[in-house]
Amino acid sequence: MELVGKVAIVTGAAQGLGRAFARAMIQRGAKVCISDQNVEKGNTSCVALRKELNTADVNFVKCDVTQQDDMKNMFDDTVRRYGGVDIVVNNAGIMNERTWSSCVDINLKGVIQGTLLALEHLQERGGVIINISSIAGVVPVAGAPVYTATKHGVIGFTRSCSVNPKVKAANIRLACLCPTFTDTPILDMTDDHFTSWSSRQNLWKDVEQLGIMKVETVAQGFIQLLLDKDNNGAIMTISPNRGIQTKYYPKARM
Ligand SMILES: NC(=O)c1ccc[n+]([C@@H]2O[C@H](COP(=O)([O-])OP(=O)(O)OC[C@H]3O[C@@H](n4cnc5c(N)ncnc54)[C@H](O)[C@@H]3O)[C@@H](O)[C@H]2O)c1
Ligand SMILES: CCCCC[C@H](O)CC\C=C/C=C/C=C/[C@@H](O)[C@@H](O)CCCC(=O)O
Repeated sequence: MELVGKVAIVTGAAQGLGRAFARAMIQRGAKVCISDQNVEKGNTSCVALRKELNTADVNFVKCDVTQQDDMKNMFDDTVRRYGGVDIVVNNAGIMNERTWSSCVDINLKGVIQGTLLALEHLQERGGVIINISSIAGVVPVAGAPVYTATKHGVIGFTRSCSVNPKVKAANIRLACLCPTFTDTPILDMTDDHFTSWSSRQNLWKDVEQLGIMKVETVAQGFIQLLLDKDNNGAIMTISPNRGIQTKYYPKARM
């Protein structure tokens, strides 16, 4: 897939991985809507990206992924501004075992809602949906069971959509990105983010064992996943130990 002139939406892109994904796509010629619930950080990042990359092809739209009206508006605004949508990156996510219900609302329900709207918008012209899971989407994590459940859910949902014949016929591709720990503000956890059935200390043991990657490393894998036109249903893991790996798990017969 060539990115020049393509139109992308990234949720949760005011900072961290979402902003890095947006930046990598703009650098390759895409027009990008960055959205986030945090208006101040979103606007600041948008101005910074315009300046750094010397482009007008990035804009910010306020969108809380738990709010259906915000999500619809994000798509409608992008269509009005750029004429359509080609790429949707459902990236917004949090780690909070204490407020676990909002963790499910944002990490899983937000991705489902974003994907369903994306499928509607892409069904005439085709396109790509990348859903951001985590290595916690493929391994059990004692320190963060709710976060882990949401990331497993993202993979199950994305792979199920990818084997739908209607999706294939519409020339839509779906894939998941599963990084290990990466240097973003999500790692600034305190004990308040945990319960007696989860543990910052346990999670931090995993961090110490695996190390912390740079956002640029993950953005490199993201671009690889986006450009590979034959990877519908793929799960890409990225870790310091094993680097970038694309995996295909067994498919159901349809
Ligand atoms: N950093 C890591 O170690 C790591 C590893 C694997 C996967 N991930 C996943 O990558 C994604 C991005 O995480 P990050 O590390 O950049 O985190 P981050 O905290 O730096 O950024 C997350 C962004 O999501 C936004 N957000 C939170 N709730 C939202 C909502 N309701 N609606 C819209 N936006 C919302 C935040 O404002 C923030 O800008 C998440 O899904 C996360 O689970 C992160
Ligand atoms: C506060 C953290 C929020 C972000 C967390 C990220 O999503 C990172 C993933 C979380 C947990 C990771 C668990 C690691 C488990 C390891 O024991 C190991 O099994 C993983 C091996 C991966 C590899 O080497 O490829």
